[in-house]
Amino acid sequence: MANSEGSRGPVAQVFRGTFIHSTAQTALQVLEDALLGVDTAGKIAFIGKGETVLELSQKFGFNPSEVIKLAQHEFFMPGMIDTHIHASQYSYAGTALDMPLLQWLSTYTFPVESHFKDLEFARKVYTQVVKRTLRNGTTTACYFATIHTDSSLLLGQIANDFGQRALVGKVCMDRNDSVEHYRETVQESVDETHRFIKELLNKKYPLVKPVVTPRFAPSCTEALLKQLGTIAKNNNLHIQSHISENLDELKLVKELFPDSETYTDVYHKFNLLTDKTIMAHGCHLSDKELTVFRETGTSLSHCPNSNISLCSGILDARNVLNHKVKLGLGTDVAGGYSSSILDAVRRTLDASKVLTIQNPEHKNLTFEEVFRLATLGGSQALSLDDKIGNFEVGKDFDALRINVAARGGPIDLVQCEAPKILLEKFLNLGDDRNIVEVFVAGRKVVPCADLTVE
Ligand SMILES: Nc1nc2[nH]cnc2c(=O)[nH]1
Ligand SMILES: [Zn+2]
Repeated sequence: MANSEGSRGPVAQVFRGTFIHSTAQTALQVLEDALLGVDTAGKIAFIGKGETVLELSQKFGFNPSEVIKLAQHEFFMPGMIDTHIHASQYSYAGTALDMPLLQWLSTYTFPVESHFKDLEFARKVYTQVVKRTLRNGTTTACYFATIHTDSSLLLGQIANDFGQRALVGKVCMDRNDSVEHYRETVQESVDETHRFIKELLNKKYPLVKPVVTPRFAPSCTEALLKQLGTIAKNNNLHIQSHISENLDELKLVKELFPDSETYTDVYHKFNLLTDKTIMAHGCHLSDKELTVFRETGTSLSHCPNSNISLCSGILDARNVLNHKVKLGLGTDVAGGYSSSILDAVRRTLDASKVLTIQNPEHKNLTFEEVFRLATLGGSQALSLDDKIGNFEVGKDFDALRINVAARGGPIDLVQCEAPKILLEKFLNLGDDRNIVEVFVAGRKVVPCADLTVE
């Protein structure tokens, strides 16, 4: 069990019960009858054994009678991390999955995204997506907005107001022949990216930060990619984009960037691959390209619902892990139809098992490994693992209180089960009815008075 050093402020909340999380060494660590204290800054002040409650209460100055005890069938797990989601595509999630990527973008995505010039439309959709993802247990989301700076800023404000941790990207694209009114000039894109970064940082939201967001290579000229690499470097910012999702896209990149040897080279050339870069998909990356990911510290967001829904490909997540590339899970709404990372967990397991069906030598991922991808892996992919991802003293308390036997919920238990079985059941069978409370940086954001999706 972790030790109890590192408290910063007075202890504000103490919980007693089962805590399940991942560490670098083990995909699944179960802490039974543990005591976890959260300080007034929302950080984990101590983790100890339940039986030492009196000792800990004296050391950390809390009243043992105020300890919140988890019921049977309950446990805490780290908040889930969505490393890739298009907030601006939420309105049509669950529809429009009848075309491959490039046609899907022109037919459905670009026309819808162009509506986000309208701030009232943006407010409605962005409020819905933030509320829904929090309800689904996404404590951190890495969002794509649209090319519109003011509505992208509004997404940041809404995430802040509802208490979600978020990286928010104003999308950059100066190339779009299919829907010509949905694109910028290089200068507009650069100027508006500067304005977006400045205005979002000026808000001083504690949990919401900007991310430099070239949509993907086919939507950007070399001139734009170059400037975005420089902006990210000068401001030490995160970068997000898409890579190697579908074979037609790969062909297009070869045509548009004939001087680059690979898709990865296009981004690498413009300093867009850093240890704060998150690239979505990567289904068709070569081992050589994965090595560049590893060397630059670039991470991958695995979005299996989207990859299957748009018939893009199947990422070999085992191979990515073998290359020691940081890997998290993403919903990729609305290419992926579900806004729940629990769904991403299940699709990840399915995709990995499909690879085993095709090749019995393939070693598919275990549910414990996928649990790690949804939590600690996501935090590493976003380079936020110094703050979140598991229950370590000094990290922020981003956590889900799970009741596997929640009344009216989807899971029937016949008998008392071990914590590992409870987690497995929740991951495979559970839904938001089992997520009885959600905490971000110690603040309870679910249930919340205003958390009914309109
Ligand atoms: N899935 C997906 N891939 C993309 N590549 C470029 N834009 C997008 C997008 O919006 N969704
Ligand atoms: Zn995407």
